[in-house]
Amino acid sequence: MGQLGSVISQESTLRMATELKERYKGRILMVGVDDLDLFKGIPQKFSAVGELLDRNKELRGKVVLVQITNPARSLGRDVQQLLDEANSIAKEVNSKYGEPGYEPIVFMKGPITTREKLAYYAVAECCVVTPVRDGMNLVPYKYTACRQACPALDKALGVDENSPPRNSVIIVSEFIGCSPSLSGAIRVNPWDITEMAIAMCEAITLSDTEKHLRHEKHYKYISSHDVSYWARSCDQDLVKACRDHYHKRYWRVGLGFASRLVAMESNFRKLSGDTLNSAYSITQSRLILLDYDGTMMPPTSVNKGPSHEVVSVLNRLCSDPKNIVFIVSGRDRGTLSKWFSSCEKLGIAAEHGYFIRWTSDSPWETSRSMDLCWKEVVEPIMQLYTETTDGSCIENKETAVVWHYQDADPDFGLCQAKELHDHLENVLANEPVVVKTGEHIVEVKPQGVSKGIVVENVISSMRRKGKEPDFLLCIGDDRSDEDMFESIARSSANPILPTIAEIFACTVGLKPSMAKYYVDDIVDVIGLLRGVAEAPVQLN
Ligand SMILES: O=P(O)(O)OC[C@H]1O[C@H](O[C@H]2O[C@H](CO)[C@@H](O)[C@H](O)[C@H]2O)[C@H](O)[C@@H](O)[C@@H]1O
Repeated sequence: MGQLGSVISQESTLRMATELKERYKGRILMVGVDDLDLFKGIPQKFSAVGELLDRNKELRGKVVLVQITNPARSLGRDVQQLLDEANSIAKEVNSKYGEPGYEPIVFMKGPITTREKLAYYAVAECCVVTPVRDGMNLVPYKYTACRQACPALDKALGVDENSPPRNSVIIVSEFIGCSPSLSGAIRVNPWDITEMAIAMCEAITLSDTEKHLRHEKHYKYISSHDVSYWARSCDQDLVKACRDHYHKRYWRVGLGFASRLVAMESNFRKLSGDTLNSAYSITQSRLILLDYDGTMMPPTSVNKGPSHEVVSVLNRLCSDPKNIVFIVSGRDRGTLSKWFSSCEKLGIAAEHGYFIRWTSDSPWETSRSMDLCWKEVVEPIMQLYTETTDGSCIENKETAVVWHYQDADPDFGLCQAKELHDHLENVLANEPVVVKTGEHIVEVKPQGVSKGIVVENVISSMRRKGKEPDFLLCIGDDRSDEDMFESIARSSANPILPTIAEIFACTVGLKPSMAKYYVDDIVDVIGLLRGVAEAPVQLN
């Protein structure tokens, strides 16, 4: 930023910018700066300019796209073909809509000095960055910095308090790294020429206030996330990763590209049937809390309901009067009560514990009634992401709304989920809700509702009934289950609360977790449960 600022205020840059302003007087200047390679989407960008002028007669003679290209890094046949294609589209558009002294597309092949590029950024009203695939791409950041108020430049360009400030508008491809950080940009799919033409028209016709708000938003982000910010956060991550590393154990998890090394607490270990059985057999008041999806039912299962084996093992556990067994799930109460209708003594905590029922014939207890007006804000936003993410859908529960992307393209689905998560957090900042990410879902649910609270409430209720638990088994696989593990860890570290003698908090799958134990998969979970359900009963 500092370097850009100093180059832009130098006399020669100011001269270039003034000269460009004069050259494009009365025109609306859009700029693009790309390497000359296949991924930058230059032919698509040129076609979009053609369509823009096709659809909007009033913009003919006014709009100019200056496309600067850095020299190609290689000289393969593909680069030549790209160049031929881009030249031919530019020629066609220019001959159709150009006139003496006016070319809608100015195709400048580099090398072009940094100073000259900055001068173009400084005078262009819009920057079009539309690769079909790219890494980070810093062009929008540089453009924003060059459009920020700068006394020397503003003076040279004749911008004063009586004229609108030099704002910036960015059209950005959804397929590039910087896209999620540019929340004020107009996002496009560069393969969709019409969408790009419409975006160009929108960018040009935005009101000055709107342009200003978008520019300010970007500038604030760029100036606070500078090189030292990135360096500091990398440093913090390294410090965090190294903290206590002598006391941690390192595991390689995942395969191929998904393979990574993760650090786990040294006492994190696999839960064995022997350990569990011996604790189970000597205890008198047991609490068993089980997540459903990913714990009792594989995520890949087509039939999402519980298998006969699951129902049978749960019934067996419930039939022991020393046991209280709960399914603690994010799913809705209607589905869970239908699926477990044959498990009369099974407790169900649905929608992350907003609804709790101790047995099939006891009433549903609910958390305090909540205002759900925020759903009206959430639904249209999720709808937007559903329309642009093939395979995704919305689930509207009684107290929560969920965006599902299990059937979408995995990479794109994940990208969209991250963006949706941030989008919702911003919009809902003042609402009594939390936005959570789970297994292929982004969920908005009321604040103060979590599986961790279920653990606290069920244990306190058992205590009130004089059934102080002496054995606690809690198994789950997902982020929402970490709330249960956290609550268990917190209460067992609290000296005021009575101690539960045997605690087994267990995650499914080897991964960093607040749980002390792990098992590999659902087969292990069912095996452990079957093991304790069939364990010989010790007579007191
Ligand atoms: O707390 P859980 O029992 O783990 O339930 C969490 C969510 O389960 C459901 O979503 C899951 O199943 C979907 C298919 O039926 C799948 O698309 C998604 O990826 C899974 O997370 C349920 O639909 C959600 O409401 C629950 O929050």
